[in-house]
Amino acid sequence: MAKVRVHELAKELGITSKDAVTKLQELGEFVRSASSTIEAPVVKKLRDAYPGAGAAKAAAPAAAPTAPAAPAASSPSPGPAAPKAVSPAPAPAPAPAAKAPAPAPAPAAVAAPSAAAPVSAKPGARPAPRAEAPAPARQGGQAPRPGGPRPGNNPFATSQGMPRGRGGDGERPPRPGNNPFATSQGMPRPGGRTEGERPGGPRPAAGAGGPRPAAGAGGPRPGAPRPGAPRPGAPRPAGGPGGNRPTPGMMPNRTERPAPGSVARPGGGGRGPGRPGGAPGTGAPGAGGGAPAGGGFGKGGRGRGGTQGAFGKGGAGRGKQRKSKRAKRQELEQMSAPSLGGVSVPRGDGNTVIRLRRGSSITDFAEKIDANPASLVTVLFHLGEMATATQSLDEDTFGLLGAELGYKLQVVSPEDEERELLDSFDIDLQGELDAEGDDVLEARPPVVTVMGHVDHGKTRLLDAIRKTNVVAGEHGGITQHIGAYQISHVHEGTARDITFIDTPGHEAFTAMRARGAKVTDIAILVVAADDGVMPQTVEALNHAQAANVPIVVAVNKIDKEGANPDKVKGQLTEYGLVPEEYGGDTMFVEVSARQGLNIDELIDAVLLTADAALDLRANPDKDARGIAIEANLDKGRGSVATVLVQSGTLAVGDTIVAGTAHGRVRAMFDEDGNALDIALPSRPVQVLGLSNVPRAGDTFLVTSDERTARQIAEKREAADRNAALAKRRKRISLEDFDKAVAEGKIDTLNLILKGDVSGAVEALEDALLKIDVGDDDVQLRVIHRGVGAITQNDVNLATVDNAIIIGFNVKPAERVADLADREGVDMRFYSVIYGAIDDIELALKGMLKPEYEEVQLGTAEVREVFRSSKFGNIAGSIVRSGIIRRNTKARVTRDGKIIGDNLTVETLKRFKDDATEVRTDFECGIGLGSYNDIVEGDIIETFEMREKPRV
Ligand SMILES: Nc1nc2c(ncn2[C@@H]2O[C@H](COP(=O)(O)OP(=O)(O)OP(=O)(O)O)[C@@H](O)[C@H]2O)c(=O)[nH]1
Repeated sequence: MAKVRVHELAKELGITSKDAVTKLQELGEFVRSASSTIEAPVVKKLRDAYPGAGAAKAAAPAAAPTAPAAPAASSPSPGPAAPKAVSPAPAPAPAPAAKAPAPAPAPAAVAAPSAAAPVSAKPGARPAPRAEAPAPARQGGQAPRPGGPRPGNNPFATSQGMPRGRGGDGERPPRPGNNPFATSQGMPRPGGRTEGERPGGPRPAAGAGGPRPAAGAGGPRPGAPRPGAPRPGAPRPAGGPGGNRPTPGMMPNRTERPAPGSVARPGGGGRGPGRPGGAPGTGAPGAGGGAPAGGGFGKGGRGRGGTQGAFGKGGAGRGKQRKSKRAKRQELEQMSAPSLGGVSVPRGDGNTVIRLRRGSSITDFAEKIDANPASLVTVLFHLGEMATATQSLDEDTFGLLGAELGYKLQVVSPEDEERELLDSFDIDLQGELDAEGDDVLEARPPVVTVMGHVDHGKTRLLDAIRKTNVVAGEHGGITQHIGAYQISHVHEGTARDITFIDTPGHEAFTAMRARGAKVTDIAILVVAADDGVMPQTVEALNHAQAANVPIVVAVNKIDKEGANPDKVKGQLTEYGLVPEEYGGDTMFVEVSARQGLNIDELIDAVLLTADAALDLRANPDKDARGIAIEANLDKGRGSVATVLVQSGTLAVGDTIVAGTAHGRVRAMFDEDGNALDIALPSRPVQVLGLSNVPRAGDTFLVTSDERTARQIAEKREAADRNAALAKRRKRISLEDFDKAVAEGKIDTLNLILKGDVSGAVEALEDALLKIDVGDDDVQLRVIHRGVGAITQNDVNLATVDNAIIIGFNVKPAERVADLADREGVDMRFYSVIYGAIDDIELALKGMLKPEYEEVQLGTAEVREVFRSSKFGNIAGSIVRSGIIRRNTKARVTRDGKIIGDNLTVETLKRFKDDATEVRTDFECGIGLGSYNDIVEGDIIETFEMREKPRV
């Protein structure tokens, strides 16, 4: 006897049946009543909850041995895992072994592997932490490292990777993440977990969703439980959260829930999943309730005599009566099964967090929650969105789907994505930095960027600074532009190195920042003393301030007549840069780049500011990490990249990956063309040997072997591809600002204002800042304002700081509009100042709702009316203009008067075939649902509502 009834067990334990039922529910087990039967593991659970009950032990063995047998009959789960698996499935228990083909096996199929997974995956899942290779390089000055692989470091070395895969293969059934309701249940997915020898090999499923880490090392880490592992709703069609019933906002057709008796239609139940489309319109009783479980279980139960009886087939006499009872119970259970659109998917509890990469597809999501991708496609379809299983979805669509299914979907940011990617190779850059204490940190030179308005002397100043280099000329090399250079400067009696980024201007700075790269420690803001603060001066200082980079002001051209440094100081005070002599903390140095005046003082000021404001230290004794500054393809030398080492030591022979480029460092040169063997933190070097050209701002790092470097590069490439494919969501738009605030994502509305004349921009800014939001938690910040067209740079800044761009009488160039679109930056254009103010005020108050307008899609003239008992009247028509599309809104006009409005094109046919759209001059049959008042000569007009751009 495998099962025990609750009341029997309660008696045995000396408690009341009611207490037993309550206790079981507290334990997360679902029992309907005291007469419900429960499986052995549940029996054990209850016994454990009442340890004092003496009789407990006696009955346990009786139940235990048989328990695994039930699921095993229809599940590939290995014995040991099965008992565990059964535990979450008490609800189906009443039905299980004998008839209900559904619930019992299903949880087993799912839970067993997930129970086994952590066990098998944990030991050795992650290779041993990186054995830090000491950097002998520093002493010798020679290429210190044998470029060869470092033992213990490579997560892909077969010797390390194997156990992971093997453990999994050996102990668990083929597809741990299987969907209990999928018809392919139990089938190992191609390549699923069988690639023990090749843990790094991407799963086929991953291909669709892109750069998911490899099976063995991937996103959800090997040892870690899968995010969806507990799947409260999944294995328990009737239990746990499932009992809460589907979310209220589910499908309308769900109200047509099958009456218990309807289960007698086996076809309805069994086929439901295969025909999701049948559910809504027909309301086929079995399709909703019977479908999900029926389909999956039908298979599982096949071959077990009499299982079909549960659906009302066969059987007679005594059996019939019992069946009907069972059927009822089954029906009840199915009613509480999580189901939508005729399919069933594991549901979250509303707080279950699922992380997806940008550019992920339904397949990726399905894999995380162990669902069948096709089911999710169906669910999404019923939510009004169409997508294929492998199509990349945007965050909104995932949000919609997740909310419906009880998951909190997080689409991970590029930074998180990068972190996860490296994590899958057992590289944790942040963790590495956090672990570095005073014992390993050594001072490093500051990295400085020179910014300022056009012609204020940035280039000249960079040249002047370079000339002050105390060691210049010693190497005898030929000075060349490599994107950055380092000088040595005697400061307070000590020689100090300083690195300058040799691409003047804030454009490069912001472009790099847009990629998440923080290169600059300190910014020198060059302002010509004869010209004063100009638009780009302000732009540059906004950018530096937005990045929290301390600023040193170089008041240049003081040799010129009419130079007025004090005016500059006064002007900059308005922007928060207050000179020390006025009581502020910004250092101003009056220089002449042309005459080389006060350049040393400027460098001193930079060092003083660095020392005062920053902790510039890095660990030189490890593999190098840094940023690519610039790169180009040289005909003779191939890829030539200038990289800035940020920590560690880069050596010739090291294997590196920079963005999507990888390779071995063949040679390194400094800005004077001298060959280097090593490069220490803050050192910019030109590197030869990469496979292609990294982008400015791409991070680079040294890996233990070439394969890892290549794989990281490939994954980044795939991630880029997928991200580009994903429909970009607006980062933040005025319409959803209040939503973002409510979700706690932001509390400040960042704006970039661009206008045709400065007066208008100022007036707009003043007016905007005067808006009384009436809510202290929400703020408005103008992070940048300027005159002229919206530039790429504005979009970059908006990207970095999640800002909205307001254009007043200006438009962006096409290229810039494309960039904004790609990056999901909301740009709005106004020609009336009050339009902008109104919109922003409403957005801040959370009241800006999108406006829609009607856009006509097509018209058709009715030629003949066909009467159909099934579809109502069908208008045999010819399309006169545009396109007639199925499921669009329609109205009927007769002699210019509207006689039917708010209709929907429910059927659309070309001859006998269903059509999704029919174009001008083609004939078609249009069905408007239950609306039948159509006569020859009527015009059917179709239209859709589109969001109206604001002006
Ligand atoms: N008199 C004088 N002229 C200077 C000084 N610094 C730069 N100039 C001149 O100002 C002009 C612009 O200098 P650049 O260094 O090219 O200015 P920039 O800011 O790099 O200009 P862009 O690259 O166009 O943004 C040149 O003609 C320089 O010779 C200075 O200290 N004194």
